[in-house]
Amino acid sequence: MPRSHIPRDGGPRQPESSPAPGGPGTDSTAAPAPASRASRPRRPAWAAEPALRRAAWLQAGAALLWLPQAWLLARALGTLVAGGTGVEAVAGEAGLILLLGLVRAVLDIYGGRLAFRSARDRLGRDRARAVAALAGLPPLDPGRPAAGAAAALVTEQAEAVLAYWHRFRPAKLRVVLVGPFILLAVGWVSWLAALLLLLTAPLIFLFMALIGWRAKAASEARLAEVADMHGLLLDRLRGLPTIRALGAVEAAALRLRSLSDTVRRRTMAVLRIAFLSSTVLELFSALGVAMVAVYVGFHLLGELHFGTWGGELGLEQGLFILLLAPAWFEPLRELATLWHDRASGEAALAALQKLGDASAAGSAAAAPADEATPAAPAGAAGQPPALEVRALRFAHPGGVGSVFDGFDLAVAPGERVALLGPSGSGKSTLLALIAGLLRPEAGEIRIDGLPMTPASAPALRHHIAWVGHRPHFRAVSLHANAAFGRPGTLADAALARLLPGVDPARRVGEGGVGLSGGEALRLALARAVADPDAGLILADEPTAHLDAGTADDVADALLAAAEGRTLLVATHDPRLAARLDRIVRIVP
Ligand SMILES: Nc1ncnc2c1ncn2[C@@H]1O[C@H](COP(=O)(O)OP(=O)(O)OP(=O)(O)O)[C@@H](O)[C@H]1O
Repeated sequence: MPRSHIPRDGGPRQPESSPAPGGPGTDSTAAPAPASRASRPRRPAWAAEPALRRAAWLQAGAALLWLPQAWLLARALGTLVAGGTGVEAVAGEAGLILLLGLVRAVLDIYGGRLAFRSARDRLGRDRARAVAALAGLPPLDPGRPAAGAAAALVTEQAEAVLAYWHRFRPAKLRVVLVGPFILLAVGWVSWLAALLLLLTAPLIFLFMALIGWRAKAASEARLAEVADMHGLLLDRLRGLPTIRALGAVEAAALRLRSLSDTVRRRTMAVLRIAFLSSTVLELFSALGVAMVAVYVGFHLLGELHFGTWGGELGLEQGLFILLLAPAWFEPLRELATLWHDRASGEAALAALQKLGDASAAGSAAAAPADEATPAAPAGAAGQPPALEVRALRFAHPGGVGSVFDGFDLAVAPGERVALLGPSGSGKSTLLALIAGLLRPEAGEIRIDGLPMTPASAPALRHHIAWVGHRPHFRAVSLHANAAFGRPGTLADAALARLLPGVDPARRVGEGGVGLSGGEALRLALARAVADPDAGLILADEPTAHLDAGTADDVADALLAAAEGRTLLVATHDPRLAARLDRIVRIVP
């Protein structure tokens, strides 16, 4: 086996060195493109979603049709009461009322459906953006959002945005659009009735603003509390064996119980505010309608003679005002019942956008939309790619100094290279940089001639397989874990070769429970082999924590998996390194 020692100077650490301009230590340049995207003024989803706007206009149009309907109804009732000329006398009005009702129903239903569909689409895109940004975060980033909190936000809490968009915003437009028309129509008949309606509105808005402000704060506090609870739950579940071993099960359960109690109290606070806002509105709207009804009633009885434009109110006009008065308060009441949707929706939306922005800004690999992706990915047609690292400089954000400063490495297609070096010298960091999971401050990484950039990383990563010493597996069969959604025949062949004699249908526990260390590594290698596009295998200490015999087995499997592929292995295992084509020493 040819073997060459090429001591490479990974560059001395520079504890005193300040981050270079453009280095990860500076906010503006750690991930320039996503950061600039994040700093762009965000248009509200409302403005960005024409379908949502259209839907709200349709629903507002439907609400406006109540005006002619009310007028026709008042006229028909007036005719019936005054003339007694039979039902035929109001047949025209009745037909028009029915027709308008039909149009109104169609507009309302269609608008409602459109609003729901577009809100769901929009939320789907926002969720996908947050998840993509999260997925783009390097696994080595200590600032990754807590998994439980992120999962709670993306799945459960984000649902609050849906109600906010498809119900609250259309209701708000109805208030803004339909209200003035009702006021004009009532004012045209009686200025006093319009004034009564108008005077009650500011009180309603004032209370809504006060309550909404409290509701938003309460919703945000609840969201934070729910996120904490999910994070804690996930953490305790992961650490269950340790908790058991330390006899701390009771303490962990108590902590969870007290957190869930806090969440319950916060939820009740949000609900209390929601009920309070509805009650306040009901009270004011009932008072407003009652005042108008009293005025109209006394006017019709001849007790009051003012408040109109000269003449007396007739039955038709009185009825018209009485039919419109509740319609003036109706959108306001609806808005109030949805007020807590707005509060929780805005809180969830802000958290979702923050998650997407923060993750995108922190992500070295997040591809900015405006950067071109490479036309042809490396390693096409099953050829192992070449790897070139030139003048690499990198320091972990918040790290003590540079891990690499002027590091070079060239790996030929199909070559199998071991990275040897003491702990902390930067082997795992180098693999992460090559995989595009971290972004170098300076220098270049090329895979089959194509530079690894935030834009090209997702495409290039299709041609890279990563095997860590603690691979993650899902609670499905060995076969499903190896296939990972790819054609099953490749996984079958890979399993037969790397885990001979083991039933591919055997079920794996969550996180790989039920597999020995060696089996887990061989399964991870089978997963790499089952990916026909993965021409470059990056293995991070595949034989760590294994006994000598198992480590040899894994090394056999690794070499088998690397046939016809380029292999880069970070290892402390000299026996494994000796079996590869070349050793590169990383000097701290
Ligand atoms: N996310 C991080 N933030 C800050 N510093 C980090 C981070 N990850 C690693 N480092 C530091 O970078 C240096 C290189 O770490 P790395 O894990 O790449 O070394 P390694 O050679 O793979 O070590 P080992 O052989 O022990 O796995 C270490 O000093 C480590 O403390």
